[in-house]
Amino acid sequence: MAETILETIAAHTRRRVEEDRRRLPLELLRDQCGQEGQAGGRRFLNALQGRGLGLICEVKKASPSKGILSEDFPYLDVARDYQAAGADCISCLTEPKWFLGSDQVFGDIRAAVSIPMLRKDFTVDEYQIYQARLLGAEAVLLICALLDTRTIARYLELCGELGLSAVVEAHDETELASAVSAGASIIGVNNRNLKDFSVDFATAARLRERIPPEVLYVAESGVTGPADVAELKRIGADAVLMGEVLMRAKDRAALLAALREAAK
Ligand SMILES: O=P(O)(O)OC[C@@H](O)[C@@H](O)c1c[nH]c2ccccc12
Repeated sequence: MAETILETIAAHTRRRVEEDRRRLPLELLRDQCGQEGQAGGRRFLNALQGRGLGLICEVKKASPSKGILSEDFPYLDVARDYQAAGADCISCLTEPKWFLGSDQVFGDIRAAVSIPMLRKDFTVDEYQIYQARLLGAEAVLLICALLDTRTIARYLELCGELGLSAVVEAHDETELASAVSAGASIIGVNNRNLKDFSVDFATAARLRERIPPEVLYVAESGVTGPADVAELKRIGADAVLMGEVLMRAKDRAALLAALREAAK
């Protein structure tokens, strides 16, 4: 069978991590993490709890499904607008080849805003969790389709040790069961199928009832405006993660205000 885009990105990411590791071995990266001050702990989770519907706004220049989303990519303005408009958290893509992200962009934004940040990358190695910690992230992404249950559990433990939250992403019943049994406290259901890019809110609705009440439920992808936010709230999401609609917006402030209103 043809390799899916997700597998292609994962394979490329493994090579990227190997290069990073050659430049900075894990032991040294670990030492550097050890010298960091107090980590975010539950800041990411706390920011999304008890808020009605939490808003996670994403900074991304491009995506494999849509190509370039923002030609000039004024990422610092974007991130500052998110914070000013009352976003609860920021997600920032760091994958360089398909999303045109970078650790540099992440770091610049980290220095410019105070709200919790998710380092959005394709986690295939614990090395990336230490990297996220060093970048000042409060959270990482763990995609179930790329990791078995034991690995997810192990990474969650490491996140706990480093003071990071993790959004564990599932797309169907099997992946969701894996996220739950690994002990995830934040589960994201991606409305976009990363295997063929199709978007369907029915996924978020269908999987809702299988998510334990104590787990924070994030509906991800495919939001086109306030009506979608209201719909995901009705479905029972605790937070939404959206990117493209914001990156393309002509009047970001106005759109964010409308989205915030719909999330109340
Ligand atoms: O731009 P959108 O459709 O609003 O989606 C944002 C976010 O959910 C999406 O970027 C995403 C969700 N899960 C991912 C995993 C990897 C890369 C990207 C993603």
